[in-house]
Amino acid sequence: MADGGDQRVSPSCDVMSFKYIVIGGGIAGVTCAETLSPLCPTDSILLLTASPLIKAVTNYRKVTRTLEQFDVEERPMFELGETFPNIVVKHQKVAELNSHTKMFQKRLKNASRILIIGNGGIATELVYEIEGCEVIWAIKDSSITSTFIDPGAARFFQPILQQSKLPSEGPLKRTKYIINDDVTDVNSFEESAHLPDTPGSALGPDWHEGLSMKGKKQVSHQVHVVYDVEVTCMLSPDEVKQSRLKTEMLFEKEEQDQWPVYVKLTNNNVYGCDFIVSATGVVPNKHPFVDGGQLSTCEEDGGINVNDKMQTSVEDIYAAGDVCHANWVRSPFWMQMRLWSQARQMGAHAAQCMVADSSGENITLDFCFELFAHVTKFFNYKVVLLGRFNGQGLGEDQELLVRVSEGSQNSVKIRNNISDWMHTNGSILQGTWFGPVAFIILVSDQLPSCWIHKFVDDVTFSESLMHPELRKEYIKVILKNGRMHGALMIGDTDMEETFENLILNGMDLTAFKEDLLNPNIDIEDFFD
Ligand SMILES: NC(=O)c1ccc[n+]([C@@H]2O[C@H](COP(=O)([O-])OP(=O)(O)OC[C@H]3O[C@@H](n4cnc5c(N)ncnc54)[C@H](O)[C@@H]3O)[C@@H](O)[C@H]2O)c1
Repeated sequence: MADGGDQRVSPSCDVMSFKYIVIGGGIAGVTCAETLSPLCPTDSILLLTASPLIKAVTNYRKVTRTLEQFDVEERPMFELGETFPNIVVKHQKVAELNSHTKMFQKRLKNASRILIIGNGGIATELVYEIEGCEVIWAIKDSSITSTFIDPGAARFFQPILQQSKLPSEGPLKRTKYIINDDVTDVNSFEESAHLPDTPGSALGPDWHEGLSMKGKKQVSHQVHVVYDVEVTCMLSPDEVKQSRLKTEMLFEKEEQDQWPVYVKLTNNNVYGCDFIVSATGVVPNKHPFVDGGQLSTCEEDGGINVNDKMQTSVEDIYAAGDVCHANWVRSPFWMQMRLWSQARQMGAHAAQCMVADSSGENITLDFCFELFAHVTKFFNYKVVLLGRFNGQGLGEDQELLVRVSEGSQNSVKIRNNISDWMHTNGSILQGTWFGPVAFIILVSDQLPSCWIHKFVDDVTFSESLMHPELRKEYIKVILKNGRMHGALMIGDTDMEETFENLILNGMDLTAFKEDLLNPNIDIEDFFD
């Protein structure tokens, strides 16, 4: 039996005694096992995982017919067997789960400048979360977060990159388990080139919650984006000296003249930093399955081909989640993205198909695959993606309608007492600071949109600033031949259900185009 494993499983555990074997303790695998369990209560299920912690979906809620939101908890694997008696969990080796995030935290604490490569979900979240450290964000594209949002939406977020972070909304809801506290501090260039490459499942939503993302400087955000570049090579301080390469300065007067590591980018600029974060996507661990050559894979993305019943090309083998390629005739409004929402949906659908198959029933593709739907948070804004939200695959003759609303958010700094800014909507905060307690009252919500400075006395708020550039919402819909094919919503727009219906029912919107995003029309009532 492997360390920390389930006492009921012996090392020689006979896998043939299980009706179903699920490989992978990520969202797809765990959802599959959990869905199987009540569907076939008398059958035994074996879940094989590479780490002693598994990812469990909790607080699942449907936002609309296709949009779903949930949390992901990392749980000791034995807990699954306690809740689902017919599931046995086994792991092959003790993986140092969380070692990467722990290593990251530890190194960030002593860092004053880091370089982040990648322009997707993880990079975006890191750039927003990190404080107390300069961030050089090197991206391949000409706008930020391009995996998810268009250049217009990127401009909407742009001012936030330099602003102080909003205070977090509350205490952490979930427990994070740390297996191994003994993380070696890796500080040199040579050592950092050999960071452990532990296999594990993809991160879940809010993976960064509860982690301290603070560097050693007394600054909030200091992000410097370098567009349209890739990394040419990494260099040690000696290599930079010998090659006499000129390094880029971010400020007129640099605090440090030598960095532990340097990066040369394709625009020939060389940047020094404390360390580099590569957030360039997930590589599914499919090799154990495809190396024998029996399973058919997709040339384009390398995933294992599955049909609409999640069956691979080999009988009785199903695949779900990041590892698979959805090789079925797809709805015009659905596309595959390797996201936890799709991992959950595929894991659940695979379980239903496996049970239906074994009892000779026919099962159709789940409704969730009719429409691509993902809800997430970037820069502390709710972001909803529906259908072909960036016009993917729609060709030239697509039409975009965009609405951007200005916000009027104030930020108030409490002088000398707390360094963080406090934020409020559309009102001046005024209050007095008595020891550890701040008494705050809202004095006005009828303010002109301009910069406001307020000075009361030594113990009251000294400064109040408007952020005229801070925006409230960004809405984009994509029409083709008068019909809606996709939508992107940033902020609390409350449009998701209406747009979901409009996409799915294929209504001709030509006559309503002008009013579709008119803020004075309640579009929900209109289409009801
Ligand atoms: N809020 C969310 O929905 C969210 C947040 C975080 C992560 N995730 C998911 O978790 C997984 C991992 O996230 P991720 O950010 O690592 O992946 P990602 O797929 O979101 O982004 C990868 C990024 O790396 C870039 N890239 C790839 N190769 C590169 C190279 N050689 N040089 C420079 N850039 C390169 C890509 O252009 C892309 O911008 C993804 O499936 C992601 O969708 C989702």
